[in-house]
Amino acid sequence: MLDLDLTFPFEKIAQDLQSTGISILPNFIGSEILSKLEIRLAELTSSDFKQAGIGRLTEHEQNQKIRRDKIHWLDANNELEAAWLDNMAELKTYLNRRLFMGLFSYESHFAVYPPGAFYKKHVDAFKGKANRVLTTVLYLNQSWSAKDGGELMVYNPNNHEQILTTVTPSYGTLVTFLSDEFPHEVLVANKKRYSVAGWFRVNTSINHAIDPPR
Ligand SMILES: O=C(O)CCC(=O)C(=O)O
Ligand SMILES: [Fe+2]
Repeated sequence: MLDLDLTFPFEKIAQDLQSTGISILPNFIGSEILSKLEIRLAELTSSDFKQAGIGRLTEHEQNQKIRRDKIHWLDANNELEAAWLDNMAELKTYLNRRLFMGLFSYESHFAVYPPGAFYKKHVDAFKGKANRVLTTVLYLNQSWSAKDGGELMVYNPNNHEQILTTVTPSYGTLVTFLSDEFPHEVLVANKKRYSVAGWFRVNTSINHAIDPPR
């Protein structure tokens, strides 16, 4: 017997993905996992975070025009970080059974947007270059209000100028969407904004070479 409390959010995500390709769930992640991520965030210092890039060959200056967040990749060797990775491994299994998505791996990082930081409109994957197939973003901001900015703006896949939905980065909200479908951007955050972004990939590796490298 599957635990209903555990599978219900997973089933909701599956249904949302099937009908619209995007799922926005406030308060569906267990408080235990959220607390572990918060504790881990509090342990990390600025030296544990690096400037996020948009590609290996991109110049720092160019990059700064596109995104200003700082990231820390999660690692299963850390018990607190593993709690999140384990949860997402279960989601991977669920979605593969339910939607036959063929998800193979999951990579995830904490992101901190210092005041003034943003991430300009982009897609997380390009069609035909199947690598990242499903994006997840979990927010860890207690009492975030409209004046704090930092909203995730999601645009219509068929009209990249049309706003589809606006997401407030509130504590415990999980957004899941097809990586090559939805252009999205992070508006300027007016105070420190914390999140855990992640991507499920399909396996396109040949001869044990991971394609593409992170
Ligand atoms: O933090 C968010 O709301 C989205 C972040 C994002 O788009 C990304 O890291 O690719
Ligand atoms: Fe993104």
